[in-house]
Formats: sequence, structure tokens, C-alpha cells
Amino acid sequence: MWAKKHLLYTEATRHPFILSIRDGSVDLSSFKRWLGQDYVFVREFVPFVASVLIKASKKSDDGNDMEVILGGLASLNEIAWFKSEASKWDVPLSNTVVHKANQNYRRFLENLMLPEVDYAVAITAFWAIEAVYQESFAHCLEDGSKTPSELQDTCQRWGNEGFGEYCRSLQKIANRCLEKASSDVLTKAEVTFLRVLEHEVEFWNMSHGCA
Ligand SMILES: Cc1ncc(CN)c(N)n1
Repeated sequence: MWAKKHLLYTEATRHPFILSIRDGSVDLSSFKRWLGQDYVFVREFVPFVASVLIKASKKSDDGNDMEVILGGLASLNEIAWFKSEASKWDVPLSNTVVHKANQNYRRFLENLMLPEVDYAVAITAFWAIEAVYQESFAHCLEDGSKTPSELQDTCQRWGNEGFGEYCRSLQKIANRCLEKASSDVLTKAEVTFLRVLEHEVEFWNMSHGCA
């Protein structure tokens, strides 16, 4: 299980699409496809985060959790970012045909929003979703990368140190919840983590044009 997790995590955070941004060979039509599809994804992701916030308000034994989650929702406002980026790249956001991989990922999020899903499971998924973007885009900003200047803003958005700190806070919350979780919840959290990684890989595949 550990080996599978490790392999999938690497697949999700070192995907050929990300590597093509990092080495400067990225096909801009792939980038634009990712932008349009991710806007649609984020419109489902925000309600998912709101559902995690509600779970935190009811189930968390640490008042700090709500601040971390709310901080992410408010200051990271992804919807506004996608709108302004799409207009910069001339990507129409209305009438986007939602790709199958995106539909599947959105459906997965919808299920995670159900009240019967344990807070520990939901916060683990939330951390994993954010961490994949953080690690992927931070890789494009490392020394030696040849990320095109026009894509630096995108990489900075998730690859910056502040976002890294936010992801570490989410990870701490998830770890704290999992330490106290029953073995049933632990298994569910583990399976959910793997599903997130699979969905992220499928999402990159779609953007890269390999799906
Ligand atoms: C598919 C996907 N995964 C993660 C993120 C970062 N919130 C995102 N915008 N899109």
C-alpha cells in the first residue's frame, strides 16, 4: 500500500504536463485546456471546501481548524484568479464542455460533501488535493527550471512558500484527526487519499491531451 501511494504521489506531482511546464516545452493549447477545465473544477471544489468548514465547525476539537480552512477559502479565492487568468489567455469560461475526467472528479467531490463522510476523511482529501498542486507547481519554480515567463504567475499561485505553509497546516490537521480515528475511518481516509491521487493524474492526463 505504501509503495502504491508513493508511486501515485510521484505520478501526480511529476506528471509529464508539469514537467513540460518546467522544461519550457509546454504546448500552450494544453495549458489553456487545463485553465478552462480547472475553472469548472474549482466551482465544485469551493463548495467542497465549504463542506469541510462546516464539518470542522461541528466535529473539530481545535478552534484553529476553521481559521486555516476559512483562510484558504477567502484569501486564495481561486474562482476570481481563474476568471482573470482566463481573460488574459482569451479562454472562454462559459459553455466549456466538461471533460469526462473532470466530471468524475467533481462527482467524487460531491460524494465527499455528504454529511455522513467523516471530518478526518474529508480533511485528508482536502489536504491531498492542495498538496498535489503545491508540489507540482513548486517543482516548476525550482532552480534550473525553464518555466516560460508567461506561466510564472500560475506556478507562483500554488508553488509559493505561503501556499506551502498553508498545505503544511492542513496536513497537521489531517494527521491530528487520523491519530484519533478508528481503524474503519483510517481505511476510508487511505482509500480516499489514493482516489484523490488517481483523479489528479487523470486531470493532468486530460490537460496534457493523453486522455
Ligand atoms: C484539479 C485541481 N486540483 C487541485 C487544485 C488546487 N486547489 C485545483 N485548482 N485543481
